[in-house]
Amino acid sequence: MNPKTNSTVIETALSGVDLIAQPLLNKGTAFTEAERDAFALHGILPPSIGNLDDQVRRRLTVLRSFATNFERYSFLRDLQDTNETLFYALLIRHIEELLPLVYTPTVGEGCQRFSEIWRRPRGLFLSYPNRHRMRDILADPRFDQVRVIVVSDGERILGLGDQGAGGMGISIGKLSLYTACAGIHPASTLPILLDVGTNNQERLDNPLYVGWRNPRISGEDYEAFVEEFVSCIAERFPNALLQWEDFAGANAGRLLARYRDRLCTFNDDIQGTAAVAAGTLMAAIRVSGSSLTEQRVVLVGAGAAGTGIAGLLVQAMMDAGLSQGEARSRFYLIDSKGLVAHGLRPVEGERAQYAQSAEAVADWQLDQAGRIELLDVVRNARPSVLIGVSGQAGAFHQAAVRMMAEQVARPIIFPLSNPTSRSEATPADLVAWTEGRALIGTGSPFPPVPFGDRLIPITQTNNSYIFPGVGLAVLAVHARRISDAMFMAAGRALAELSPARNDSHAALLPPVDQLREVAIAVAFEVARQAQTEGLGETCGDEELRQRIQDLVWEPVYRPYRRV
Ligand SMILES: NC(=O)C1=CN([C@@H]2O[C@H](COP(=O)(O)OP(=O)(O)OC[C@H]3O[C@@H](n4cnc5c(N)ncnc54)[C@H](OP(=O)(O)O)[C@@H]3O)[C@@H](O)[C@H]2O)C=CC1
Ligand SMILES: CC(=O)C(=O)O
Ligand SMILES: [Mg+2]
Repeated sequence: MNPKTNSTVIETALSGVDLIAQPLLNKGTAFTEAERDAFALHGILPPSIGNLDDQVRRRLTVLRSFATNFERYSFLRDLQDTNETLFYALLIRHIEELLPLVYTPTVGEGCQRFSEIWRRPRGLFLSYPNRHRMRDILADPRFDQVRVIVVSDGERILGLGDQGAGGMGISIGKLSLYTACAGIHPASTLPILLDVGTNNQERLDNPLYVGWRNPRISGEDYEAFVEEFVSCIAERFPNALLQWEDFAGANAGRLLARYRDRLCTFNDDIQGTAAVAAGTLMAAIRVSGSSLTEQRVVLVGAGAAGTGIAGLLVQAMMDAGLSQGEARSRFYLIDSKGLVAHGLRPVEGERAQYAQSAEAVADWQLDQAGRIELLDVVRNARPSVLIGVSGQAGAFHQAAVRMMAEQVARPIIFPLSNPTSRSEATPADLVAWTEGRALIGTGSPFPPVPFGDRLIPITQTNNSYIFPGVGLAVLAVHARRISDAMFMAAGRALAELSPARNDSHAALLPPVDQLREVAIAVAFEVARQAQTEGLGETCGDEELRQRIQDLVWEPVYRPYRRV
């Protein structure tokens, strides 16, 4: 099975049930009469010959008949494992309706209940007990075409914590978006789950759990395991892109720092999130009529996403003329122990560089536990921007948001945590508490909010606006490494596409049904940045556009030739 990207005729030696069993080759009822003759399919398929349009309609009808989104998710996962062309045709044609099923929020439940619906193998489980076999497992020729890998160890799945082997659902979901949003050929994608155990007692106690039933390994054992994984990947796929997804905060930053100069790799939660937050913020400040260097940013959540966002925004402020110290002083990071500030508490790790000085917060009010909480940060820092990446529903409480709205005309408020149940606030509350003045971006999709005689659109601010385009860029120019400047380019490209540029009442980012156009525009700018930095092959703009376009696979049935 070697389907080439968009090649017109596909050659295969498979026939009968073996052909139908290949999700990338299966056409179900759409095999033509001639193909049924050539590939011994008569009798296996019902006699009526259908086409992709009929099949999309039929599947959509069934999908809509289910009572719950989890059933819909499960149905779509089954379809993906049965007929990938149909899965992607359905997904792309109905992306607004289906994205929240294959991705956030429903993918969260898909990971939590992964063992319940496990049917067929997709992707690779590299488990700790199999650590000596990694090379052999990866040597399988069916991975020869792999160019984009998403790997998770399942420890911080969205805002839902440790899901162990269920984290495979997130690697699968992210790669589905690479194909649906950027047209990256499904045969060139590989989801991987590093099964290093789980500390989720519910999973460990569940007799159905499909993962390695063991507490998580940590320390040197974990480091050696990941090192072995990266060495195997670098050797087997020297030209592939490796995306780290949903690793717990400290591991995420450390692994990125360790490997980013060794292979073509990035961490989506740190860098992809930073780029989408920066792009949405640039669009928002255009509406609010202020400049980037004037912003004061409170980040609730100081882990992978929080420090990633702070890092990229500090760089953007420095590009706009501030010194590093000036830029950093405009950030107020809050973690589970309150404001990150010297003199109050131990401050370590990545977040330490954004810690406020003891003098700056000397007369701020402490709570009973000796912490500075959000309300006091808002009272004293007078933020223009409030971003949530804490996984804590309700963290943006009414008192803090109302106070912020008293201090700034257009509060920019991004509760980015996923899934929906973990959002720091609901858009309806934010609109009500700010009398409709807030510029809102959310991690998961929310419907527009009625306010007076209008409907306020709610912008989805999710790294899905970034990573598919980054992947396309890497493939287009054979990028060797991925720089932070490439993510800045992605954020800026996204901001340029903002519908709010022309209409201040419009959404800050394009709707999800334009994610394909977004990925192509992002890819172009990211690839150009890679070229500028000498990290990718150089070519003219026209050729670059063509290279990107040539990579985009469309889910249509192609004719087959038997070999
Ligand atoms: N919209 C998007 O595209 C994206 C959204 N996200 C979302 O962001 C969230 C966090 O992801 P990530 O940064 O990777 O996770 P991490 O585990 O790395 O970080 C979580 C942070 O939240 C802090 N936190 C926990 N509880 C509280 C609390 N009660 N008040 C304030 N802070 C708290 C933690 O504090 P401490 O360090 O003290 O434990 C930590 O700093 C997830 O829900 C995820 O879905 C992530 C990536 C992309
Ligand atoms: C979107 C994403 O990557 C997350 O919530 O972790
Ligand atoms: Mg993630």
